[in-house]
Amino acid sequence: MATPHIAAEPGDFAPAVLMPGDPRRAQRIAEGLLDDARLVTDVRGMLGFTGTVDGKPLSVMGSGMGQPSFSIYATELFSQYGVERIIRVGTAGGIGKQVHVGDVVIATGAHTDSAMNQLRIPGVNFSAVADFRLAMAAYRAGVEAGMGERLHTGTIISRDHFYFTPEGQTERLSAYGTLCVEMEAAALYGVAAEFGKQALAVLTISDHLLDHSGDMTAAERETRFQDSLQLAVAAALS
Ligand SMILES: O=P(O)(O)O[C@H]1O[C@H](CO)[C@@H](O)[C@H]1O
Ligand SMILES: O=c1cc[nH]c(=O)[nH]1
Repeated sequence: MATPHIAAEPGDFAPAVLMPGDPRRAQRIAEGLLDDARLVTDVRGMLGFTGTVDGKPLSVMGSGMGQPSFSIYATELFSQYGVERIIRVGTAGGIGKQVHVGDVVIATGAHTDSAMNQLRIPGVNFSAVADFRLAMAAYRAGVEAGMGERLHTGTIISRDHFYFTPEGQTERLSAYGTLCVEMEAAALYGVAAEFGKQALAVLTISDHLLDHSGDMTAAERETRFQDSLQLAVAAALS
């Protein structure tokens, strides 16, 4: 069996899938985390792996950047491969004053400027929210790891543009308690609601939009996500 974007057989994916944006990050996570990791799909270079952690099955697959790309893979995984929960592990730009580079954000809800969720229920502003049980499991893992003030929970924004931002929007979102900006979580939460599945995004702050002095380099963005990965794994296997 194959879908238009995934060349895997039934049973190739675990019930829980970690999804970073970058397929090379998926490979690094699989190599560092999974026992007996095997490649299960590589269509368009979007690598997906399945193995085990402490004897429990777990998959890792890239999502690409942006809500359309994420929606395609999440839809195919939920609807065709028996996947029950997807945890996005990604980078995000801080916009909350209390959020610093290297911190971890558990996204309990995601605002968005995308039209994708607007189309779901005409006339309704869809609430893109995480699965509460996954969020709790990730939060508990962060507390147990002693993350203290480096751990945040709350709303984020999933934007379509990386480079274009309406003037004043970031400051206004920050004033409304929004913690950070990334490009996929709202779509993930929408697709999970569509299929009655579980979803969560656990994000590493790679830069701060209101203070660029401590931003990570491109190389650091790809390697400094161990804390968020630990929380995501705890949620995935909870
Ligand atoms: O690090 P990832 O998971 O790719 O996430 C963030 O990085 C990309 C932009 O550079 C977007 O995908 C954004 O959501
Ligand atoms: O989407 C993103 C991800 C990381 N940093 C940003 O500023 N935006």
